[in-house]
Amino acid sequence: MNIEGRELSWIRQHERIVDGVTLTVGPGETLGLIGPNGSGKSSLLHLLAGLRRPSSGRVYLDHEPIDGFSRRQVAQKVALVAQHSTTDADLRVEEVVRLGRIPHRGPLQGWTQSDVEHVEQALVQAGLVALRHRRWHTLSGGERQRTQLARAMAQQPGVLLLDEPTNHLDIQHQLDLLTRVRALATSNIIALHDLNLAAMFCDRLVVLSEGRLVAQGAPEDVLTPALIWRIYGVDAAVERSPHHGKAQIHYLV
Ligand SMILES: Nc1ncnc2c1ncn2[C@@H]1O[C@H](COP(=O)(O)OP(=O)(O)OP(=O)(O)O)[C@@H](O)[C@H]1O
Repeated sequence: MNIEGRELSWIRQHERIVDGVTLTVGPGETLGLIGPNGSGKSSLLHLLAGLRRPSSGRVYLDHEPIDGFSRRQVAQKVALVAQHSTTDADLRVEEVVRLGRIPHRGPLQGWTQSDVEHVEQALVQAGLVALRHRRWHTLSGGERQRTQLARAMAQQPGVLLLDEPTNHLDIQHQLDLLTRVRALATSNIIALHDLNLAAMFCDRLVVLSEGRLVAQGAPEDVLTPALIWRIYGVDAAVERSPHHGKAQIHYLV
């Protein structure tokens, strides 16, 4: 599924938090959203997920305006794993993952074989089979993060939006999660702070600064020392890694 944001703006208290952003992502593609704290990444993801209404501009799913779909239809197509996703009830891991099936079930429809299979697959994909009976409040930060990812995968979306999904994860799980996401056939947009991970796992990057899109393109074209200085005020050297061939950033402090 293709997702497109066209000239998206979101104004709060007279401030343009997202300012005229246009972007598009196609199936199997992974777009990295980078930018300093407060540059509008989460706000943009919420607009793209249809959870906030843009002040101007529009979101399109497969070229159809998102406002033409019901909430349920949008939830069948787009999954967002927000930065501080949580759950109120003290559910078990597999119960949280089952919540991902809600958009696909009618009000009177029972639990189908297809629902069971998608939940099982999501538990396996997120490496949570051994934790399936654990209660939410007993999970570590990283285990909660993976549970939320599994919930989103069980939702079988065409578009997967992830807000800093590698927070709380150890390095093995960071690499594992991004490898799994990249392998999906979904259109993926991932807000990331780690520029080296962004370079390794994203096909394209979009850079936000003060709500505006200030650069976009292939990681090796976007992640230049000049851009890193301009956006973050940090001195950096960038080279192509002799090991994996992607851009690698060295911070010079
Ligand atoms: N509901 C709101 N009302 C007013 N201001 C808001 C609201 N939501 C976000 N903001 C402000 O908008 C700006 C962008 O926030 P946002 O969370 O989108 O940035 P971000 O790039 O995801 O930041 P971070 O990297 O710190 O997670 C911030 O200054 C934030 O305080």
